[in-house]
Amino acid sequence: MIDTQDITGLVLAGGRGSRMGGVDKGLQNFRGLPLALHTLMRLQMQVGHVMVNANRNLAAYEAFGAPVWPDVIADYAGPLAGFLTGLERCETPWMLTVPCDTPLFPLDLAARLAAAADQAGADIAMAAAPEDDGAGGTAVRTQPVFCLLRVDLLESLVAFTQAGGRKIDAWTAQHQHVVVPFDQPGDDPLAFFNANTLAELHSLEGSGTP
Ligand SMILES: Nc1nc2c(ncn2[C@@H]2O[C@H](COP(=O)(O)OP(=O)(O)OP(=O)(O)O)[C@@H](O)[C@H]2O)c(=O)[nH]1
Repeated sequence: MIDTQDITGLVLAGGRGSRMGGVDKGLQNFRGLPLALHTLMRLQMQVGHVMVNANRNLAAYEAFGAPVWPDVIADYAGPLAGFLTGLERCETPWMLTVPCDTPLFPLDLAARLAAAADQAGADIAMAAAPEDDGAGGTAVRTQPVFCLLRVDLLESLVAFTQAGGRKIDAWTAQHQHVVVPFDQPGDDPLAFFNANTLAELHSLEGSGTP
């Protein structure tokens, strides 16, 4: 049984934010708080420990009160660089990654991923959520940046990234993993809506979801 207190939550705030005009996304205002702090607080309620992965404005992130780690691979290598950085620093058996730009993510994310990993005996559990399929309908798609993973996968991720691997799905496919759909009655359809632009961030800010 995975105890959620044995999970360290990692807020991924290390991106370039190019679709937001190159600003540091995690420091943009969301409902009166920096977006990454809002995310950190939502994650902190669900797990035993938290930390932040950021590559700019480190002092501003440190003011949140959690450890802050910049990427151990140079040149904005993508979210997997954040995974690698977190795994190197994590002191619990499990780590849960959450991007800083999806502020309404489920309040039961950690519990549901942990239960599914337990049940499947998996080393990795990722969320999936309904998304616009581009043809007027919706399709449930994996959201690989919402990833619960065993910390002893570090060695595997070091090898994968040293060989030039950058795609989360290509790495998780090498391990026993389970995908957990968040499309049940009562699940918020906006929960996995991420803000890539400032306009998207403002529209999320006004949504009724707490
Ligand atoms: N550590 C780290 N995280 C990254 C990197 N690139 C993206 N991320 C994170 O991965 C998540 C998804 O990022 P994207 O939306 O694809 O990238 P972004 O940099 O935030 O925004 P764009 O530049 O507009 O694509 C976010 O939480 C980012 O902070 C990176 O190079 N290093």
